[in-house]
Amino acid sequence: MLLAYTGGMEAGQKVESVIVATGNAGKIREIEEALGGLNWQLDGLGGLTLPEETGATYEENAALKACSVALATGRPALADDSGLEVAALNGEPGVYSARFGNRPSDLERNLYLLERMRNQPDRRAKFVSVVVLAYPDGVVEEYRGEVAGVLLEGPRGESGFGYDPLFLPDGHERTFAEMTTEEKRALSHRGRALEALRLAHQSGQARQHYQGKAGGRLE
Ligand SMILES: O=c1[nH]cnc2c1ncn2[C@@H]1O[C@H](COP(=O)(O)OP(=O)(O)O)[C@@H](O)[C@H]1O
Ligand SMILES: [Mg+2]
Repeated sequence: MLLAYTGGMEAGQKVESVIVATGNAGKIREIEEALGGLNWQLDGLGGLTLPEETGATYEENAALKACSVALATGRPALADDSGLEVAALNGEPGVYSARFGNRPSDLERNLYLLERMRNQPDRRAKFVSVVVLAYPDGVVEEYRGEVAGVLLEGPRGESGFGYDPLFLPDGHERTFAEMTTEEKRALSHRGRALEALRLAHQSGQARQHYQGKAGGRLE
């Protein structure tokens, strides 16, 4: 996929309805709550399937998902690609977080992560989220958020999804799975990326943001 800025539809225009291009229920909930203030109508994927994540980066995968849905539906689409990067594992699982160790569920991936981290004193990790808003003409806006923390030696908490029960954000005493969605949103990688998107649109600065970042047209 080639991304190059060529102008086109203005970012920051009034977006009336946006398709949330994810099948991950945890992400949908967080996106709906984070963008509530924008007055956008957020719709689900319906029967659409997402493309395979063949990109090497979060940016590429988020753009793949958002652009394919925007092109298929003729409506703006928003996608998140995210992952957990563990220092002692040289940044694994990273972009492969959703299929870490080929384990099929959050629970099994968490157990696998704990196993890989057994007797490992360096527990540092970070979450990364890249959110892409793609318009049907191929223009995209991109927002990135990160949060640093440490991995526990066992799960704590019931809320959230994915690796939340193992992740303790720096400066806090509860895992993401022990926080309310509001608390998590204020700190989290996805919360930060979505807040940047929300502010850019609320203030009408989306176009400037877009021009300074990796926006572009799908060729
Ligand atoms: O906020 C989070 N909390 C816990 N785990 C997360 C979070 N964000 C991403 N992850 C992990 O990274 C994976 C990211 O997967 P990806 O963005 O490719 O696709 P998905 O939407 O199909 O899950 C998630 O499945 C989850 O395991
Ligand atoms: Mg992915």
